[in-house]
Amino acid sequence: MTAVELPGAVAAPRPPDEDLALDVRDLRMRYGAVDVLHGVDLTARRGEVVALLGPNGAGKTTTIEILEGFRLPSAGTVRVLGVDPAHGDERWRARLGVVLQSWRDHGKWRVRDLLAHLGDFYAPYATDRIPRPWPVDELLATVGLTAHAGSRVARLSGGQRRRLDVAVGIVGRPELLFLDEPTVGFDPAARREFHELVHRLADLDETTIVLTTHDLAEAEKLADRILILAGGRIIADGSPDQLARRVAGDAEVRWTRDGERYVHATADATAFLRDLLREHGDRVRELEVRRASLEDAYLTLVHEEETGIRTGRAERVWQQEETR
Ligand SMILES: Nc1ncnc2c1ncn2[C@@H]1O[C@H](COP(=O)(O)OP(=O)(O)OP(=O)(O)O)[C@@H](O)[C@H]1O
Repeated sequence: MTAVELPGAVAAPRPPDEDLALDVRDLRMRYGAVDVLHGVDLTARRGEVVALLGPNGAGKTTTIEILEGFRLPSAGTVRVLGVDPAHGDERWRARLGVVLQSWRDHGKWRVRDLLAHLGDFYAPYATDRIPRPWPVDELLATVGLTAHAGSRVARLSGGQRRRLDVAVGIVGRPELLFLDEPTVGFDPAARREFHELVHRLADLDETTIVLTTHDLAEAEKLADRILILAGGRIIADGSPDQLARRVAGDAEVRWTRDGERYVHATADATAFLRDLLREHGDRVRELEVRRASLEDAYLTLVHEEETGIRTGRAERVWQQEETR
């Protein structure tokens, strides 16, 4: 199956390579006799936040590990900050930040000492534009760990450890940051603070961010672009809004009138509502308009890929009752 074709996205000229923090073409990965990636194409511009979504086992971690230079691909062209990760040197590595799923080392270290120690690695790679490392006190405040600066890592709660993981990932002020399921274990306040941090890194520091998550609401909040990996390929590439509209252009309008419930699917909700209210005015109650969500889009696209059956919006069945 080919990637979803989005209006405007197909014909758009590709940006020049120097604008691309990531440029991956026809990436293939085979484990033994099993092909996991069948020709993945993906790009990310500098300062862009890209969410890589896909079902369990789709190959997200494999893809990210190849981009990080931890795993060699079977075939394909990969450029990360202009460099082939297979040949990335220390200077290149210092420009990347990685927040892995479970980082459980250094239990005896105190938080401040650990960040200062890891930060020292980045000092030789400071540039006029990017001072490295991030000053520890500022970094602690940024990730909300100031009160725990003197605590031993082993004594931190799960959520505090995750904040430390993030601090470790960004202490070198990376130009490209990989976040693997970054907010697992965060309470709602920590999650919101983390989302603000991601926006700040992308908007103020022009950090390119690639994140994997199974939390579609999080992807929708954070990502400029969503890539869906399924069946070893990128099957969709677009903004959350573009993907939702691509899958189901119709809006669902619900209301009650004289105690009866009505549901109607329409491509032009505004015109429909205008007519509805003109005709029935004050008798219309509990009016709701719902568009397909990113979750609807994701589930439909992955289902189509896995079954080979294209359902699309035409066969989308709304619970249709008498309409007016
Ligand atoms: N070292 C390995 N050797 C053999 N097979 C592997 C190896 N690593 C991963 N795989 C297989 O490759 C496929 C993709 O795995 P991967 O971890 O990249 O998926 P994922 O999309 O990150 O999944 P999840 O959402 O569950 O984290 C899976 O079928 C997995 O079993």
